[in-house]
Amino acid sequence: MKMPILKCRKGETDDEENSKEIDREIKQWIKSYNEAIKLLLLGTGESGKTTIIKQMKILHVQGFSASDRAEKIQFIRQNIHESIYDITSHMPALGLELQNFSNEPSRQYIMRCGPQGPAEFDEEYFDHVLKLWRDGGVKESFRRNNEYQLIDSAEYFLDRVDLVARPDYLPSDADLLRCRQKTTGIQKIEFKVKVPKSMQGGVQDFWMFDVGGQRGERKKWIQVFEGIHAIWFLVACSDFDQRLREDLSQNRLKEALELFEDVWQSRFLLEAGLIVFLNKQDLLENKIKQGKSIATYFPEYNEYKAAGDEYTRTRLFIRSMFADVTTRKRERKKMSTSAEKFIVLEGNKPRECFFHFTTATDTDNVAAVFRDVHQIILKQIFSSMGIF
Ligand SMILES: Nc1nc2c(ncn2[C@@H]2O[C@H](COP(=O)(O)OP(=O)(O)OP(=O)(O)O)[C@@H](O)[C@H]2O)c(=O)[nH]1
Ligand SMILES: [Mg+2]
Repeated sequence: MKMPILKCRKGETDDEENSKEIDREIKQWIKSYNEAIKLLLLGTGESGKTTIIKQMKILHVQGFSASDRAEKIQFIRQNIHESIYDITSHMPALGLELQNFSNEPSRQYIMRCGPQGPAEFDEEYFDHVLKLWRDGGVKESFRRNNEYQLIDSAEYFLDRVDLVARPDYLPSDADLLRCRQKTTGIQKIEFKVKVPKSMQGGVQDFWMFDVGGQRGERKKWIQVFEGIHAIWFLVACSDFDQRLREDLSQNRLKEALELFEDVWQSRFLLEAGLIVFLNKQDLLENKIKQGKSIATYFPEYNEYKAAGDEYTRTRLFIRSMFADVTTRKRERKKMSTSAEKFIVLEGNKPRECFFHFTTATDTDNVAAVFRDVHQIILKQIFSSMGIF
């Protein structure tokens, strides 16, 4: 990326005219800056990258059209089937039985559909799903879903079977945000965002790239590393008690830590800003409320000292594990900003990593985080021009 060189730095002189001139130049730069700010979403599978892309569509593009929504009905119904099929088919391995034996024909019906689903999502099909979802044995299997693989939106959609079954069903934004489709390949979304007045105003183009996070997809990532201004690294914090879909011997949160270390150390990404989204805070909080402890999987937690309730301490502990990756064998300085900021000195070159706690399915939360992150990215670009 070529940056225009400004004649002098803001703040070097009190001369009002000169200062106005600089302001004009910055505004001009924003206007004439025809290269978009390029953001790349990285993270393991199911960490929430595509959900962030959907939020950008809602917040900065026109949102979803009726035809976009209609297109997703089949995927949402497929999510329902995948959920009920996985929950029910794992019951024997978990030593669980149906609580109500009269639901046995429904279990057999769903098993006969196979993982691919029914030929038709008709009334009969949804009746069987509803009967099973109300069964205590099925609920117990759902409660133990960290012992097998289940999509995160299972409960959300199974609680809405009545609605999704209706012939006139059209998904809401919340439904679209919950719909799970694995990403393969690389996708790009372009949008414009107003630059805050405090940052000289104007409009800025953004390009955001989404990639698949599962192991088999990661070899494609390098294709989009060139010219990236900032990486948003997504972590599913609720993953702490789950195993990786691609490798059942690996803990999902450990996989995220190892992947983050690779990204942080990648020589191709040294110039890019790094922002970590500690995502799925809602699911993390639920798990802690259910009495699950991260200490079972990360015994270091027992020695971790922080104030607050169990959920607060858990999320701070997760953040500390990621922050440690950025500070290992390096100097660390903690700043008190709204986003926790760690400046790392590598040789003479400061490298920054910002951390945000997020719930990617919550549009208000993503909007607030985006505002913060937008400022961080602009400041980084302006500071590389010697303005801030
Ligand atoms: N409850 C909750 N669900 C989330 C959150 N973030 C993402 N999800 C859900 O988690 C699932 C996976 O999210 P995706 O955005 O598809 O994950 P991804 O990182 O794009 O996954 P890959 O494409 O496989 O790399 C989806 O069903 C989302 O709705 C969150 O913060 N809270
Ligand atoms: Mg995706």
